[in-house]
Amino acid sequence: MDEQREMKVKNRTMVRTMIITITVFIVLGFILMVTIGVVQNKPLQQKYKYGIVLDAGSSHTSVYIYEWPAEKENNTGMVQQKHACNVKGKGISSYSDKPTLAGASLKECMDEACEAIPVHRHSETPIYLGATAGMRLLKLGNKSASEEVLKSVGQFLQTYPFSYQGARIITGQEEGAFGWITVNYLSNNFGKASTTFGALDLGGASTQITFVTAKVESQDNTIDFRLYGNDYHLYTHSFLCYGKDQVLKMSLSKSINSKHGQTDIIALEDPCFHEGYNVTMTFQSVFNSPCVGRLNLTQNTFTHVGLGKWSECHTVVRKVFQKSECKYSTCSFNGVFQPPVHGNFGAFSAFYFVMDFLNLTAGSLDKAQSKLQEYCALPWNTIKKMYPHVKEKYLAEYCFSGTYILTLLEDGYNFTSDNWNYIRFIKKIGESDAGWTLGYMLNLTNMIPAEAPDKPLLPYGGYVTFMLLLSFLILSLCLLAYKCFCRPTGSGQRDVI
Ligand SMILES: Nc1ncnc2c1ncn2[C@@H]1O[C@H](COP(=O)(O)OP(=O)(O)O)[C@@H](O)[C@H]1O
Ligand SMILES: [Ca+2]
Repeated sequence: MDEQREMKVKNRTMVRTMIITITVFIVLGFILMVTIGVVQNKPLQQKYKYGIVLDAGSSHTSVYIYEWPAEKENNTGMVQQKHACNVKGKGISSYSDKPTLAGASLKECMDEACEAIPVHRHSETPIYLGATAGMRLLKLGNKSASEEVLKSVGQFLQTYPFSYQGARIITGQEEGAFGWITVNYLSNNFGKASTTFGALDLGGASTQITFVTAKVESQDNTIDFRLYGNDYHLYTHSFLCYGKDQVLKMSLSKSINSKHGQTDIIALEDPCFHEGYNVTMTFQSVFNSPCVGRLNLTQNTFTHVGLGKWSECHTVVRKVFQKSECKYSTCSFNGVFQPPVHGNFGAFSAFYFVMDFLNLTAGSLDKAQSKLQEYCALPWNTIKKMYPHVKEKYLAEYCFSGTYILTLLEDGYNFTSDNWNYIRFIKKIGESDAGWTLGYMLNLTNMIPAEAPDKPLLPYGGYVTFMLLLSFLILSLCLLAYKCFCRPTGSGQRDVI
C-alpha cells in the first residue's frame, strides 16, 4: 500500500513537473512565435516609386517630386512629397521675348531631381509640366510666343532620363479641381463618410475656388468625380486676372486712368502702400498685361507714392469686383455663378504666404481687418527695419495683398464673420505642399480609383501574427491533452490530474 501511495505521489509530482515544463515551453514558444511573427512582418526595405510635376506658375516654377510605396499605389494617402525645388528667376511666361532660354532655366532643379530619385527608377518616373495663369495670359496676348515657350521647356525636359508625359497649359477648372483633390487626398477625406474641404488657391495671375455642392446652375462651373466609391459633385471657378499681381496692376491702372487727362502723372498716390514708400515705375510694367486696358502716354515713368490708409485702400480694392450683375440665383462677382459657400475650406499658396506673414491666420474677420489697418499705417522705414530679411517686393505689397485677400473672401466669395473661421490658411498637409500638382499627378497616373479597393479583415502583419498564435495555441492544447489524458500510469490506470 505504501509503495502504491509512494508511486502515486511520485506520479503526481512527475505530472506537475511536466505541466510546469510544458507551460514554460508554451510561454517560451509563444514569445518565440510572436517575435518571429513581428520580425518577419517588419516592413522590408520599402520599394518606392516616384513622379515629378513642374508647376509653371506666373511668378515662378517649382519642381515637385512625389514618392509612394510601390505596392500601395491605390491606397489613399500614400503619395507624399519627397522634395521640392524652386527654380531661380521668374516664371516661364517671362521668357516670351527669348523663348529658347525657358527650358534651360529649369536645369538646376532638374539636376536636383536626378539626384533625389534613385537611378534605377529614372526611366519609369513620369514627369509632367503644367503651366497656369501666366501662360494663359501669354497665350491670350501672344499665342506663338506661348507655344515657343512650351516647346522649349518640353524639349529641355526630354533631355532627362525620366518618362516625359508632356508640357501644357492646364485649364483654370483643372487647377481648381486638382487643388481640391490634393487637399482632400492629403487630409484622408476620400473613401470615408467624412465631408470634404473646399479649396481656395491664390496665385499671382489667377485665383480658384472649389467646393462640393448640391446644385450648380452653370455647366462651366461643374466637375464630377467618383473617387474611392463616393460621388463628388464640385463647383469650381478660376478667375483669370484675379491673382494678386494682376489685381495690383488692375488697381494701379484704374488709378492712372482716373488721373489721365487731368495732369501729367508724375506721382501716383496709393493708399495701399506704406507712408514714405516712393518708387519710380514704368507705365509699361503696369500696362503690359491683357488684364488691363491700353493707355497712350507720352511719359515713360511715374512715381508710386504710398499713403498707408487702409480704409481708402479697401475702397479702391473693392472696385475691382463687379457685383451688380448676376443672372443666376447667387453670384460671386463679375456675373459668375457661385452657390453660397459652406463647410471648411483650405486656403493655400498666396492666401497662406500673405496671411501668415501678417499673422492673420487665426481670429475673427473683424480682428483681421483691424490688425491689417494697424499694419498698413506703419511707415515704410519702420517696416523695412522690422523685416530686414524679407524680399522688398513682397514687403512693399503685403498691405495691398492682405487687403485684397480680405476683400476677395468677403466681398468676392461672400464669406462672412460667421463662417470666417471655417477658412484654414494652410501651406502643407503633412510633408506635402497644398496645391494642384499632387492632384494632377494622382489623376494622370490613375492613382485614385473610382471604387474603394476591398480591404482585408486584418492588416497583413496582424493576420500572420494572429494565425501563428492561434495555431500554436491549438498545438499546445493538443499536446497537453495527450500528455495528461493519454499517458498510461504504472498501475495500468489512466492518470487523472
Ligand atoms: N513669401 C511670399 N510672400 C508673398 N507672396 C508670395 C510669397 N511667395 C510667393 N508669393 C506669391 O504667390 C503667388 C504665386 O503665384 P503663382 O503660383 O506663381 O501664379 P499663378 O498660380 O497665378 O500662375 C505670386 O503672386 C507670388 O508673388
Ligand atoms: Ca499657382
